[in-house]
Amino acid sequence: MAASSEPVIDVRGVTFRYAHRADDRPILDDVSLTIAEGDFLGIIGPNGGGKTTLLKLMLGFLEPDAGEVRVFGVAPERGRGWIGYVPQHATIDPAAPASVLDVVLMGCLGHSRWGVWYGRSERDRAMSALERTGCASLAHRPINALSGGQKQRVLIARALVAEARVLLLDEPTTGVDPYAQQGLTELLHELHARIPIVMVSHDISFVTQHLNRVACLNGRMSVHGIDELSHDQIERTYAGPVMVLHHHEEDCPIHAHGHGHHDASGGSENGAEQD
Ligand SMILES: Nc1ncnc2c1ncn2[C@@H]1O[C@H](COP(=O)(O)OP(=O)(O)OP(=O)(O)O)[C@@H](O)[C@H]1O
Repeated sequence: MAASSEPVIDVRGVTFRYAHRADDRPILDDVSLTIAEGDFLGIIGPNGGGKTTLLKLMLGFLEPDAGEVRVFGVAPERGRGWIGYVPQHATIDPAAPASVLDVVLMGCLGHSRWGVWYGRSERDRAMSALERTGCASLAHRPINALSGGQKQRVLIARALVAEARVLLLDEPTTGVDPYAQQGLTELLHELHARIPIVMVSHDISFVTQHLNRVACLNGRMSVHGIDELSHDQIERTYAGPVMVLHHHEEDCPIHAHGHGHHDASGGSENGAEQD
């Protein structure tokens, strides 16, 4: 295991473009961000601002054109086993006959001594991840019988099961009803006591109330302590037609870079998707 003095995740001067896009502006332009132990960091910005792309670079699913990403001091391909990832719009095939426990066990793939077979220790770990997320009593229910909030907890358990040392969550509260969102908020708080969390979010009340740092990303990035952002300022950025951040405007890419406009619920795109 890497030395604990290493940053959890270090993104240094990363520039990234998707190949074959008509618009060859970088999606990420010289982006730097260091995640440390104890962090509960939100990544905010308009749609198409590059938030998911940044998470994929941290996971080593994409490679930077310039700059470097390190995960606990090593390349993301080697370090991604320490990352628990809950992707945006994670879906479970509605026809899948899987139980909740089966879904969590999938998080052991690549970590199990038995390849795709799970032994007693994997089952124990899966049950303990379900306990941590308050879902142990659901272990044998069909996954598709669960509510959106319960499914999201199960996906967090799946991210934790392989003994993750950092949690990356992409819009975890999207599509979850307000009551369940509150439960998820409490869960993330509890988890944060033991594991650093990086969370892409449009949930401004969550960002202002619970996170300790906020990274504003719109092609370029600036990082702010939560005390530097007033609720009014963030509301103006995301909630209304006047979407302005008042924190160090000259340093903030949401003002300076000119990628699109800024809207918590929709926002703009940098360009067309060309997968
Ligand atoms: N595989 C891909 N190929 C080409 N372009 C892509 C690909 N994936 C994303 N993009 C484009 O890159 C830009 C950034 O996308 P990304 O998903 O990182 O943004 P985001 O900030 O996460 O947006 P959202 O808030 O909508 O999830 C967008 O313009 C998107 O269309």
